[in-house]
Parts: sequence; structure tokens; C-alpha cells
Amino acid sequence: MKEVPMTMTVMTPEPSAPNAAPHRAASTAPPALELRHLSKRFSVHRSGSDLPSVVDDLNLQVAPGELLTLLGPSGCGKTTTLRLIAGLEEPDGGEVWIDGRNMTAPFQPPERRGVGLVFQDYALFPHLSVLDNVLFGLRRLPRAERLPRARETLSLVGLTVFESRMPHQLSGGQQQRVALARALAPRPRLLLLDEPFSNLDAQLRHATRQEVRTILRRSGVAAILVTHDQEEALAFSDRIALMRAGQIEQLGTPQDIYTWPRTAFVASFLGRSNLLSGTVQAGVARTLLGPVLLEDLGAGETLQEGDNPVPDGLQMISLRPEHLTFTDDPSGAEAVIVAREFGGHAVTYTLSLGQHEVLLHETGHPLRAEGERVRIRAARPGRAVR
Ligand SMILES: Nc1ncnc2c1ncn2[C@@H]1O[C@H](COP(=O)(O)OP(=O)(O)OP(=O)(O)O)[C@@H](O)[C@H]1O
Repeated sequence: MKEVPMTMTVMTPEPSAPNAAPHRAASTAPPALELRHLSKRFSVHRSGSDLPSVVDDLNLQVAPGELLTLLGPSGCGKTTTLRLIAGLEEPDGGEVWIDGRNMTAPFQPPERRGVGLVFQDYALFPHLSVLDNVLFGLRRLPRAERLPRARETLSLVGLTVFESRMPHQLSGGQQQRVALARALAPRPRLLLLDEPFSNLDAQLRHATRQEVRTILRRSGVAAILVTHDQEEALAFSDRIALMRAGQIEQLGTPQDIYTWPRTAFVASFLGRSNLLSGTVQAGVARTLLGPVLLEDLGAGETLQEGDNPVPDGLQMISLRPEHLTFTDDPSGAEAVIVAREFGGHAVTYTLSLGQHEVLLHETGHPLRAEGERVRIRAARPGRAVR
């Protein structure tokens, strides 16, 4: 059974909008969220030295209805960013704007931000029924509106028949949907989800993620998901902000970031990648795999007239495992299969090219044996990364 939560799940919006943005155009909706040069560092001692910034000059806009994921390794500042947005932490610098209102000047407490929160531990009240848990988030609503709103939200998350149950009588996935209903019931401007699926086992996690995504789409609320699970980020998000050391390393749609990583960090954090050094000349890199044609531009990248998309010289080249292929061509690089990872629909081979190892991902072919000598080549263009 879960403990009574220390943190409240729902922050009901206040009706007034004291800090409406002066530049807000009448016909255009403001971003659901805007972070401007947001910074936060924690002090070690009251009087002592400061640690480096945990959130470092962060700029971000989230459109109404958008599902954005903050993705990154442990300790990169995702949760702190979420807590700054919710008003659970005060920033050292910068601004948080929610739905066109400045929440940081003056500082608005959590309950005045119109933000809903969902945590990984569901934070349901164990002694309240499903319906009462949802009603709890509606204390600020006129009494007559509470029950219809709670029932409407339970219907949205598909839990109407469970309204009299206690939380311990529900599966983990159902409990998480109750937590979602409780956060959505006050109709927040923005929903913040902190690792909401991490307590669920793999299968339930996948199903719940899809359900939550569908529910959020239906409700039209903008949401920010925090996760360190790249597969979850790829499947869930309209856009991903990939964070590293308190900054956004790359921001874009899952497909764009996966296809056109700008840095070696992004290439290897989001999916697997072979990082090879190559000498580039006229858009082709000479690597230990032989010549690799390079992607010149990624989504959103533009060139000034006369610019060379990939400068000549020594560069780091990223090649996805699925972009390598076995070949009978004698010009292919010689390699030995040192390991084989069978994943059902696909196989990932680890290949040794002497000093270096690379990964090759193959679907729908007969299995090759460990120890087999093969030739490989790049079947798709590579990407020069910093
Ligand atoms: N209250 C605090 N006092 C001091 N340091 C803190 C505090 N809260 C967070 N930190 C530090 O800030 C850094 C970022 O923490 P944060 O929880 O935001 O990272 P995260 O990306 O969410 O990590 P994880 O995925 O592990 O939850 C970490 O080094 C953490 O130790």
C-alpha cells in the first residue's frame, strides 16, 4: 500500500491572470509554457560555495496541446526543471511563463500556476476511493460542479466502473490513470509528468504509455514528460528536448533528433550509434569502413550561400547500426562477428575490425554465426557530429 503523499498532485488554477503578457496578440494563443534563460544552482552550505548550475540558461517554448519530453541522463537537471516550472523551486535567474503569464516576477506559488502534476509513485490517497481521490483535486471548484467534473474525467481515462474501488484494488497502470484523472480534472493549463511509468513492468508500461498519450491528446492539454528512457521519449513525444548538464543539447521531433543528431552525445544517447573518425573531402568521409557519404543538412538546418555543409578535414562520423550492411563486394571492410544479440524481429551483431568494434542491425535475414568472417559497408549516409 502507498503512503499518504507528502506532495500534492493537483494545483488548481486561480481565476485571475495578474501578470498577463503585454505583447500577447488577441488572436494567437500564447505558448503553454515558455522558459527564458532559466537558471538554478544549489548551495552546498548556507554561507559556503555554490555547486555548478543544475539548470543553466534554459530557453524553451511548448505550444498549446504539445507533448514535450525532457530526456537525458541521470542528474542532468530534468526534475529540477520540472520543479521550477511547477513553482516547487525558485529559480536564481530567468523566467517561467505559463499560458502567457509570468510566474516568476512576482514569484507565483504552485497552487497559482494552473499546473497538474503526476509522479512515478502515483501519490494516491490510500484511504480514499477512486472517485474521492479525483474529487480531492476539485476543492476549489463550486460544489455543484465537482461530481460531474470528476465523473467526466474518470470517463476520459476509462475508469468509470472503478469509481468506488480503493487504490489497492487497482493495478499499477489503473492507479496511474487515477493519478492522471486527478491531475486533469481541474483542467490545468499544463500537465507535468515526472517518470510516471517507471514503477510499471515492461508490458504494462508500454500499454499505459499509449493510453496516457491518447488521453492527453483527447484532453488537448500541453504536457511535459520527464524520463531517462529514450524509447519512451521517442514513442510519446511531439518533440524531445535532450538535456545534458543543465542545458538543452538538441531540441526537435523524435524523428529529426534520431536521424540528424548534432553531437556524439545525442547520437549515442538516443538510440545506438557507431562513432567513427573520418577524413572528409567533398562530403565523403574516409573511415575504417571505407568511404562513407555524409548527410549534408538535417531538419531545420540552413546554409549561408557558399558554405560547405560538412567542412573538409578530420570529423567524427555517426552511423546507426541499421545503416550498416553485410556485402559480398570485395571493397567492403573485413570484419569478424564477435557477438550476436537476437531480438526476435531483428539481430544486432558486434563486429570487430581489428582495433575497433561496430554494431550492425539486421532484420529478416538468416542468422549469421559468431566467429564468421564477413565484409560490411555503410548502406546509408553517415552524419558528421561534434
Ligand atoms: N535540493 C538539492 N540540493 C542540492 N543538489 C540538488 C538538489 N536537487 C537536485 N540536486 C542536484 O542537481 C542535479 C540535477 O538533479 P535532477 O534531479 O534535476 O536531475 P535529473 O536529470 O532529474 O536526474 P534523475 O533522472 O536521476 O532523476 C543532481 O546533481 C542533483 O544531485
